[in-house]
Amino acid sequence: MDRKVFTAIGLMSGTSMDGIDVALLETDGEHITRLGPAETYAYDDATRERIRDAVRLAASLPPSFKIPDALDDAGRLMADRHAAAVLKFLVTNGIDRHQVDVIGFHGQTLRHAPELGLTWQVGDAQRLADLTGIRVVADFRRADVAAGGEGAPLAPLYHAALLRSAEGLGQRRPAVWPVAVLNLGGVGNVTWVEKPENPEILAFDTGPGNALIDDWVLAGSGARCDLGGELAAAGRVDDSLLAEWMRHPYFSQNAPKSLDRDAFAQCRPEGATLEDGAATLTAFTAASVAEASRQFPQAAAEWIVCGGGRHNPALMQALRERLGVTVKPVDVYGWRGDSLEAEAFGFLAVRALYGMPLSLPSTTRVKTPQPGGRIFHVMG
Ligand SMILES: Nc1ncnc2c1ncn2[C@@H]1O[C@H](COP(=O)(O)OP(=O)(O)OP(=O)(O)O)[C@@H](O)[C@H]1O
Ligand SMILES: CC(=O)N[C@H]1[C@@H]2OC[C@@H](O2)[C@@H](O)[C@@H]1O[C@H](C)C(=O)O
Repeated sequence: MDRKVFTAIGLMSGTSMDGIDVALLETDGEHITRLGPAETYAYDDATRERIRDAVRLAASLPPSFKIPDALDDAGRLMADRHAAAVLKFLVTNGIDRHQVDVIGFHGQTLRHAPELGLTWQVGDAQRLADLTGIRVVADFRRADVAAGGEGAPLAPLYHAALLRSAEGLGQRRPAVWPVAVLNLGGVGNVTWVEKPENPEILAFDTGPGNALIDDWVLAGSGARCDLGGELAAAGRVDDSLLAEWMRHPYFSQNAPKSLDRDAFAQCRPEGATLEDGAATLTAFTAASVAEASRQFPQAAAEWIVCGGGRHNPALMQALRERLGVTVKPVDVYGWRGDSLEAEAFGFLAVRALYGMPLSLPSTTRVKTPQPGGRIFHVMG
């Protein structure tokens, strides 16, 4: 069946809480036919603090709760910040809003506990549709969790589509397979792809990404991250602490599986110097990725890395040492490693318009391929 190609904007505000990624693409929900511009709009400190407060408040609520007013406010704040980002994006890139068919709005994850039937992304999607004048798809994870899935990760179908679409996009593709696409955001997640033309994929969250490193560095120095991996490079790994953290039950669970941002918050190198703590946490992320590779049906011949963690040379080096195969940033294939997740939610928005699945049993453990997302038409 020939489906119409839609122009979509994807919006991602990830677990690092650093800002909003905006990306435009054209797709029929199966193939990506064009990648448009992509931008990141950093949050100001006050917005970042309000998000952190909302995450803390959400974490403190009992399993069955009524959404406090403060979190309704967070939903409006997210809609306003995302609307401003979209409007700026359109102006900067000379795009008329009528050229955009749909926005995929992930929202800010406040809490993710699929075992309680809960995955919570905050963001008033109706308000975003009205402020931008563009139809919005949001609430991507809810249907999957309601159907017994993990609700995450959802980018894997996009990773597979990108590998499939490489030729049409004029991109190179890995020469050896299987390939593992690793996203190092606040949390890490991986998509194992057997071959580009083969729909068999396996996906799951690997463990910590950058969030533990960021939180440690913020508490110890006030800096937002271990820029350039310099602290980790100057520190020494505490192997016994690392071994203790690797005994966390998450690592022996079978994939697919997913994580809340703060699932490993108790893994703190208390008493260590800033450098040694950063080195140990960086090794923890790399070790958890290496552990993840044991779940693959067949070893990955190459790892390609997206997300902010690929900008950290100490982390990339630790990954190379522990994986023992080629590890490259996705950018070498012409992918945009900082906007891949935003692109993914643009892609998934189009799939939602078509009622196509957003997840599979092998990506979220859901029983059958699962459609999802909720459509918000412009009213105001
Ligand atoms: N130059 C750099 N040096 C070290 N770390 C960096 C650098 N640039 C980005 N990072 C790390 O990447 C993080 C941001 O990553 P990214 O934007 O992929 O996260 P996210 O999309 O919010 O997370 P998630 O994928 O979990 O939703 C920063 O918080 C920081 O830890
Ligand atoms: C619940 C939630 O927001 N999960 C995020 C988070 O950040 C990385 C990892 O944990 C992944 O599972 C997911 O994001 C990406 C975009 C995904 O769904 O593929």
